[in-house]
Amino acid sequence: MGDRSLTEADYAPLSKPLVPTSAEHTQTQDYSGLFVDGSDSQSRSEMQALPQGQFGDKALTSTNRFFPLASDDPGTQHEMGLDPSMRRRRDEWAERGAAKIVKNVVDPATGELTKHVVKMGIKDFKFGEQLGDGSYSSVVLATARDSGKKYAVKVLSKEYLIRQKKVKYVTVEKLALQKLNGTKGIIRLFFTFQDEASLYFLLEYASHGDFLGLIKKYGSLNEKCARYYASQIIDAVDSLHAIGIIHRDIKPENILLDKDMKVKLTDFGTAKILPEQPSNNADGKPCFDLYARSKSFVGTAEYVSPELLNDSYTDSRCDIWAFGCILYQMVAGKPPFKAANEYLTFQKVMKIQYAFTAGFPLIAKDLVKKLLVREPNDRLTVEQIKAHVFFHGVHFEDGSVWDDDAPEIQPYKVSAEAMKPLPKISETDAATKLASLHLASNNHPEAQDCSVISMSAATAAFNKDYTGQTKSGNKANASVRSVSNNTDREKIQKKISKVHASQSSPSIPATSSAKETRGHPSDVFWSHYLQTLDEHVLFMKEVEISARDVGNPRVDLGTVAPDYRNPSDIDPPPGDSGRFYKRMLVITNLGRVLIFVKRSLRMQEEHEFELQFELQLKQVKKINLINDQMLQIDDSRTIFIGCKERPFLMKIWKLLSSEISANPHVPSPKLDHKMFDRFISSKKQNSKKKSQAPPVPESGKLVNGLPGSCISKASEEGGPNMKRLPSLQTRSSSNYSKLLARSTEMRKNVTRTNEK
Ligand SMILES: Nc1ncnc2c1ncn2[C@@H]1O[C@H](COP(=O)(O)OP(=O)(O)OP(=O)(O)O)[C@@H](O)[C@H]1O
Repeated sequence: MGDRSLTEADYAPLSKPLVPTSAEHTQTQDYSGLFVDGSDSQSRSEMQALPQGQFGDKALTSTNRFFPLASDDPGTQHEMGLDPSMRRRRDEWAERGAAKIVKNVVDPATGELTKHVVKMGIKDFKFGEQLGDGSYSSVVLATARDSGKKYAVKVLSKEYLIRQKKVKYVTVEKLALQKLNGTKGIIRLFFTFQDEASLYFLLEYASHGDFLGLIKKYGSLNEKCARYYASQIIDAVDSLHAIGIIHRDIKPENILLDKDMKVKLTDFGTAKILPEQPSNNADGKPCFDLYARSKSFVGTAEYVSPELLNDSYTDSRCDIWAFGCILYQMVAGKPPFKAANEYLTFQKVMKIQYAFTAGFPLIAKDLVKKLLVREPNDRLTVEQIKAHVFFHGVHFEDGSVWDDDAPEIQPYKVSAEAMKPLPKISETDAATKLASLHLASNNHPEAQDCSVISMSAATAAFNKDYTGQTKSGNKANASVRSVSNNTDREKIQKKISKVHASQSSPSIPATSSAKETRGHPSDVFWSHYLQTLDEHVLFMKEVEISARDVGNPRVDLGTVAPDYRNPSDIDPPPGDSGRFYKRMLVITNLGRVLIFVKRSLRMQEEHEFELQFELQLKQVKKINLINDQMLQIDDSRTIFIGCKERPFLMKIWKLLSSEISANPHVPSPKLDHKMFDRFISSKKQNSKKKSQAPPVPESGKLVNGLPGSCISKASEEGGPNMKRLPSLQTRSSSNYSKLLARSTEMRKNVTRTNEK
C-alpha cells in the first residue's frame, strides 16, 4: 500500500462491525457483563474470516497516532482550531462510532427502573496516564465520567492497521475476548467504540501492571508465589483451550495483575480461534481439535515453542511450552532461552538448550523439565500439570485458585525445603496417580529424574578441589547460598546432608570416597560428573581474589599459604584474617559461568552464584564487578549479570573495593589452557562416540552450536531479560521468517555435509 493516501474504500472494513455484537447482553450502569460494539449496527450479521498471519512493525507510528487528552474538558481543546468540516466529521463519528449501551435508569418521578439505550464514546471518559505500549496499540487509563470507574482503553490507529494489513488481527482479538467474556483469569472487554482515526477497546483495568514488572521488581518469586501465580496461569490456559482458543503469545508482559494481584491474561491479537467440531458429548460441551496444526509464525522469541521453529507448526501445546518458560522465569528471574539476539535465542530453543540456575527448587525443576520438552506429545498436558506434585494442595477443581488471597511477594531463596527430593507418589492421591500414569504412557525419560541440581555438584567439586577430599558425608553436596551467619549455614547444611544422605544423587558419584577423589584434578571430576548431561565444562580456573582497598599489595596465597589446596588447614597470617578469598570459575557450554567464592581460612564462608552470558572466556584476564548488577570483563566489555544474590554480590564487591582480579593460580597460564584443551578434545571424542554427532563443519568453530561467524556481530549483552520482549509478528523489519529460514538452511547444510 506504500505511502499513498488512504481512500474511503480502505477504511470500509473498519467502519463496519468487526464482529457481530452480542444481542442478548444484559447491561448495567457499570457495563459489567457487557460486550457491545460501537459500530454501524446494520451490518451486524457480517462475520469476517478468521485471520492468521503476522503483525507488522511498531504500531501507531503513523501521524494519526492517537493520544486521548488527559483533560477534564476534552471538548474545548479539541474545539479550538477545528474547522467546521472537521467539527462536523467529529460529531458524525461521535454518533456513528459510539457504543450503544442499554442502561438501567431510575425514573426520578416514579422510582421505576427503565432501560435506556445510550451511546458511549470518547467523550464519556477522562483519559489519564499511558499504561503500556504494544506493538500495534497504546493502552491508556480512562475514567468513566458518570461512574468514576477506571478502565484501560486500548487505542488502535486505523490508518496503521490498514496500512499494515492488520485489521483482521483486531477482529481476532475482539472475537476472542468476546468469547472469553467473564472467564476467570482473562481480561474483560466491556465494549468497543471508534472515531475517525482510532478504534477503542474498553478493557478492565489491571491496576498492578504486568507480570514482567513483578518479576523485575523482586528479581524472582519464591515457590509459594510461583505456585500461586502458576496455578492461576495454567487454569486460565485451561479455560482458554476449553473454549477453543489458543493464545500463542503467552509471556509475562501479557499476564496482567488486577487490583487483587490476580492473573488476567491479555493480548489475544495472535490467538487462534478454533472451529467447533461435531461432537456427541453428553454434557453438550463444545468440542475443539486442540491438536489442529497452524502454520502462523507468531509468538515471542523467548517463549516460542520448538515445533514452530523445527517443524513450522504450532497447536495448543505451544501455550504449555510458554507456561514452562514462565514457571522457570518466576524462580530463576530470567527466561530459560535467552541470548544476545533472537537468532541465537531460536537456536537455543531449537536445541532445548537451557540450564537451571543455582539452587532451583527440585520439585519446580521436575515440572519445568517435563514442560520444556521438544516433542509436544511428550509434554505434560494441562491435566497432568495440575496433578503434578508442584501443585500439591492446590485445588483446581473447586476454583479456589482464584479465591485465595495473593501471598506476600518474596523473591526466591534457596532453602533446605527447596532441595528436598520429590516425594513418593501416594497411591491414594488420585490426581497424582493420574499424572504418573500419563507420564508412564508417555514414556517420558525424565519422569524418574529427581537429580540434584548441577550446582550442588559444582559446590561438591569446589569442596573437593580445594580440600583434596570430599567433606564429611554428603555435606559437600549441599548448595547453600547467601547464608551469612555461619551457624545458620551449618544448620542448613546439616539438614540438607540428611536429605541427600537418603537419596542417591548422580551429582556426587557414589564412588567419590575421600580416597578416590584425593588428588583428582577438577576437570576429571567434571568430566565424570557431566558425562550424563548436555552441559559440559568449557573452561575452569582457580583464581584468587584479593582486596586492594586496604592498601596492601595483592597477597599471593601460594606464598603465604603453601598448602593452598587444603585451605581448611591454613591459619590466617596475623592481621590478615578475612582478607583472602579463593574462587573457582567454571564456564560451561550452555553459556553459564559459575563462580564459587570461598572465603578462605577455616572455610568460614562459602557462596556460589551464577552469571549467564556468552563470551569466550579464554581471553579473559580480568573481571571487575562494577556494581551489584554489572560485571566488566577485560576493562571493555560490560555485562549485566543476573545474580539473585545481590546482597551477597554487593558484599563481595565492597570487600574487594570494586576489583576482582582473576589470575590463574597455576604458574603458567598456558598450562591451564593445555589442560583445558585436553579436556575439551577428550570430551568431543566421547560425545562423538556416544551420539555419532555430525562433524563440525570445517568452515569454522561452533559457538553455541552455530558457526562462530554467525554471532561475531552479536552484542555481548546477556544476563536476565529485563526488557519487554516484542512479539515476533511485530517486527517485520527483523524478519524472523528469514532468520528462521537461514537457521533451517544451516541445519540442512550440516546434515548434507554429514551425508556426503
Ligand atoms: N487492561 C489493562 N490494564 C492495565 N494495563 C494494560 C492493560 N492492557 C494492556 N496494558 C498494558 O499495555 C501493554 C500493551 O498491551 P497489549 O499487550 O494488549 O498491546 P499489544 O499492542 O497487543 O502488544 P503486543 O502485541 O506487542 O504484545 C501491556 O503489556 C500492559 O503493560
